[in-house]
Amino acid sequence: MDELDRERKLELVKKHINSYPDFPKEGILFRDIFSVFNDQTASEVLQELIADHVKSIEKSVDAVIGLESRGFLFGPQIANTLSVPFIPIRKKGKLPGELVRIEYSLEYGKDVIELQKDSLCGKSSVLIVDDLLATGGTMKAACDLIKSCGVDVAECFVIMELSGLGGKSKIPAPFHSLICYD
Ligand SMILES: O=P(O)(O)OC[C@H]1O[C@H](OP(=O)(O)OP(=O)(O)O)[C@H](O)[C@@H]1O
Ligand SMILES: Nc1ncnc2[nH]cnc12
Repeated sequence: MDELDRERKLELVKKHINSYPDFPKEGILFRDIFSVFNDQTASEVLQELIADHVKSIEKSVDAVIGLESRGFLFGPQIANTLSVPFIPIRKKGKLPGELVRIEYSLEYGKDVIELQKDSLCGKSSVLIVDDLLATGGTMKAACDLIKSCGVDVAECFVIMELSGLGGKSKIPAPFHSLICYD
């Protein structure tokens, strides 16, 4: 895909991301990735852009980690593109079996994310995917959790980045976004 083609495709996808002021609370401009899937062309173009990017990652990737819940929309597809397994990180209390977990700070209060203990066996480097980076708290916690298991994070990849919140600077790994909102 040449650069012009890529720019046109990104514009098309961006056009289909609906934005909702004051959702879920006052002051938040909510960027709704689901609206892209409501347009078949935009949805296919997004898949192409994602595949193009992940195939260009130079570091080796042994698994794709998706963050609940909107990371699950992209993780399995990316894992298939790279011919590696998909592994979920979920919010507390959702995964069965033996788990590793990490607590992290939200805008108000704290939360916990969890990973199945055996899921990283034999993996040395992973790609983490989510739909959006805002404050970066969720992605940073995921990186810290993976690294605490002795596994490297080859890249953190999101479709949308809210750059005004400065989340990228918190991420202790290479970071890439397809669409950046100021
Ligand atoms: O960079 P941060 O400030 O941590 O925010 C980003 C996270 O917030 C959203 O998920 P949310 O917690 O709304 O959960 P959901 O995907 O289950 O709706 C988004 O999908 C990211 O996972
Ligand atoms: N502005 C936003 N839009 C969509 N999801 C989000 N998660 C955190 N902030 C968000």
